Amino acid sequence: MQPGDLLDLDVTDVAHGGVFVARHEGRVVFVEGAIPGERVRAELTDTAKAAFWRADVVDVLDASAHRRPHVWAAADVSVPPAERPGGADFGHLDLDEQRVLKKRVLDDALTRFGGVSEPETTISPAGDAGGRGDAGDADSSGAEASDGLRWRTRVSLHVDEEGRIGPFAARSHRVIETPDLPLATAEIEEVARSLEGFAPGRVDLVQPDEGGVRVIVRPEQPRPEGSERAERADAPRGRGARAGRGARSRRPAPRVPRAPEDPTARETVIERVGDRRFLVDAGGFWQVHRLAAATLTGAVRRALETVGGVDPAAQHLDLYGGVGLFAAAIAEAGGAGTRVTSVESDARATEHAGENLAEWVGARAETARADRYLASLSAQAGAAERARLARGVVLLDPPRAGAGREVVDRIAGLAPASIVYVACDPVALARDLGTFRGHGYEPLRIDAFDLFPHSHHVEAVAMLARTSG
Ligand SMILES: C[S@@+](CC[C@H](N)C(=O)[O-])C[C@H]1O[C@@H](n2cnc3c(N)ncnc32)[C@H](O)[C@@H]1O
Repeated sequence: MQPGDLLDLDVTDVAHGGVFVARHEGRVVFVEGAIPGERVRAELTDTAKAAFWRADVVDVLDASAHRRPHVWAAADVSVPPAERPGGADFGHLDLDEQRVLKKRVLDDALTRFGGVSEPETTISPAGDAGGRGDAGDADSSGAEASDGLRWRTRVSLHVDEEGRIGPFAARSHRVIETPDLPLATAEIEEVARSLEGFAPGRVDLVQPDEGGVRVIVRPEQPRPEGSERAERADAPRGRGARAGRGARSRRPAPRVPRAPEDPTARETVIERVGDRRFLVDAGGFWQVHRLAAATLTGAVRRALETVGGVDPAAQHLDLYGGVGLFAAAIAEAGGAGTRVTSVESDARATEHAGENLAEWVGARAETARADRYLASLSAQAGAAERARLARGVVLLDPPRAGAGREVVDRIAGLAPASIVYVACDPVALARDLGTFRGHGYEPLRIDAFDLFPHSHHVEAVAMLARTSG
């Protein structure tokens, strides 16, 4: 069989990454746009691997009770798969079931990759800090919308060679022009509608808490003359795009000057969490859901309460700290003299973290890669500092790939009393948790939050404490 062929499939489960599991003659087929329990007609999109194929639903033969008209009409099953915008791969499911499936993926990952035999996890919408129905720390703009829409304060659109502007299709670099962006705030959607006349590349729309929507233009960087374009905007990747893979020249490309950065990316904007204001670059990292920073701050606070709070005499770390969001939560819990160091690889973010944490004399912000910082801390800390670290909290919030064994080993080597892991990828969290468990740390609570409604993404906050070792 080959891409384009149709199969009728019984869908049995959900898998990590927003795909659903079916089998054809024993071979796993990962299907997009399905629901467990359904019988669907699916078009094969990738048959290159022996272990599994990929397919998209084109017709629902026996629908689940959880199926809804897609929240984004442009992504509905009635639209040809290659024309559907990506980013809302759960938009055909009712919200409650989305959360059931996200929790299932998390629990499964914790069991399979983390060795946690019976994970006790919760999942809650944004605006709930504790995962057990308790009111969160969401600001006055309130709780999650009941339809799970209009939450994105950051959106990346793409511009192709013909000047079309829109999101990419799922698993593709094909730009889809769409009249609406239902996951984005209404203000971002309105600005998006007015965009035109951009060169090929990316346009980021950012709506901070204060001020209007910022438009950050990130044109494609110029390529050396005569070099093959590494990623042609009109050449879909993923979907049936096998030809030419590996055929690119490995000659080092001659240097060409980079296009200057849009100064808007470096404009300092204000984000608020409750009464606290955070400075952040418009183009820098900040949580995407309008309630995410408040929800996660509340969750971190609850996690800290689980272990009796923050010892004000100890030394605490906020690794992958961004502009100091969680260092502030630790310092608030510990009080005026709390010693907390935020460690972040981006120098601009660290600068902002320094200012955002200025009211705590014991708070510091360091520009460093987490692995290098931990290596030098391990080598240089004296007995008194080691003792303070052993009574402290290490919070880590790594990018999607997770922290990895080296960083986890180094953290465990400091023997902190407790560890708070904020994760945006269940499998990466589970792997790192498995490593922490090997060092004698066990999860006391794992609270997941649906900070990305209508997509498969889920955020989780795990509180670990040393139980042995
Ligand atoms: C998921 S964000 C979390 C930021 C912050 N905790 C927040 O919630 O606002 C991950 C952060 O890690 C930073 N980062 C990526 N790789 C890193 C590394 N190896 N060492 C330190 N920081 C890193 C990124 O620049 C980014 O700010």
